[in-house]
Amino acid sequence: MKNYEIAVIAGDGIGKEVVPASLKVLEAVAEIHGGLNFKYKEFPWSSEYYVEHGKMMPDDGLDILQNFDAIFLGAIGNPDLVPDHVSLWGLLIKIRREFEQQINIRPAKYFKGLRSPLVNPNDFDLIVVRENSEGEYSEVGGKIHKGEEEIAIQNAVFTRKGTERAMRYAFELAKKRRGHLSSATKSNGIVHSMPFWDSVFNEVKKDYPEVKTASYHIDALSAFFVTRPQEFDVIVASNLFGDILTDISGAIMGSIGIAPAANINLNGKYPSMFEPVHGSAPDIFGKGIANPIGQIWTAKMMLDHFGEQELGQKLLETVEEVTKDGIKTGDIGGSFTTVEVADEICNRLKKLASV
Ligand SMILES: NC(=O)C1=CN([C@@H]2O[C@H](COP(=O)(O)OP(=O)(O)OC[C@H]3O[C@@H](n4cnc5c(N)ncnc54)[C@H](O)[C@@H]3O)[C@@H](O)[C@H]2O)C=CC1
Ligand SMILES: CC(=O)C(=O)O
Ligand SMILES: [K+]
Ligand SMILES: [Mn+2]
Repeated sequence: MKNYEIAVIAGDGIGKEVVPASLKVLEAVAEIHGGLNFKYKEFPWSSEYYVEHGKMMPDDGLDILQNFDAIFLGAIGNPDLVPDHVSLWGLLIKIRREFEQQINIRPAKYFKGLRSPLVNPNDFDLIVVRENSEGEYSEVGGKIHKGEEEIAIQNAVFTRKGTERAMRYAFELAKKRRGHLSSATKSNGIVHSMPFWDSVFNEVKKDYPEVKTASYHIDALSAFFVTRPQEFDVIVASNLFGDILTDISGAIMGSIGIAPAANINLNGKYPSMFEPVHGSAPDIFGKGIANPIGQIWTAKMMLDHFGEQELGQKLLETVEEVTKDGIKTGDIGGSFTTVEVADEICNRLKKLASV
């Protein structure tokens, strides 16, 4: 029996709906495997926790999480209770940074049974490798003066190590896929960090002559994600550019509600964290209509991370079949609830187990 201990942080908003639904699916997956055992420990860390305790997680929160094999997270953010930069930096981004989860992988593909807003979705299949530890998301900067003289300064941080690490990961991934890597830049407008990004890309690519490369300014690239996504294989992007691109790649699949993400710790010192691309969606929270597929596909990425690729593939195929058969939530044109979709996926998985 292979045992995995998973820290579960549902977080805020629809995180509290899609996480429990997805845990049921993980249980069904363990059942069809037979030799897998997941042990979950749930943590109530969230904006509500902040209101009660004045912090997003206890002071020893990271020490507690460190011993788990993975972290399974829903979403963080309830701006009515806690400003977003406080809640995200106090939990989500804190874990990403302190646990050296330097890469955020976010796949998107034409998904069976989904109504992509594209006229010709043309079977696109891409992965964005987002630098996850630095870049535009930094605490370097500050505010001075008041009133009309008020100034806010925000510095982006691009280290050679961090930039090269993201790029090498993306090149290795491209080698295993269709051998094409695109870099997201903006060196025409951002005069220090982005020319640096380009020069590191040009250096690193010499080590990967078998990978075809291209570089696009982020504004044009965002448009190409909409007009011709089928031309992309792997895309490497800075923290902010990767964040924005992956809301687009979610949208062209049919809904951000199905888009998955994996925050990967590459050095094995800390657990990796699996969460959907989407946030806490306060506009639909409480209605039971959130799409659980992003969270379930994230569970598939966790299975891949544990070396259970075959099982992960079976899970994703089952999700696609259920979608194709019309058992889907409102955001993708169905009328089923979060729980109904997850239950149908569980039932089909259990049927697989019994044959
Ligand atoms: N990784 C995280 O935990 C993230 C947290 N956030 C936080 O989430 C809160 C809301 O942020 P927004 O900008 O509104 O982004 P969002 O991703 O929560 O929602 C954007 C839109 O997509 C819809 N949507 C998202 N997930 C869905 C799902 N599973 N099923 C159906 N529809 C879905 C929402 O209803 C909304 O209309 C904020 O507090 C924000 O800071 C935002 C993005 C990521
Ligand atoms: C914070 C956010 O939007 C993300 O990590 O995708
Ligand atoms: K999330
Ligand atoms: Mn985002």
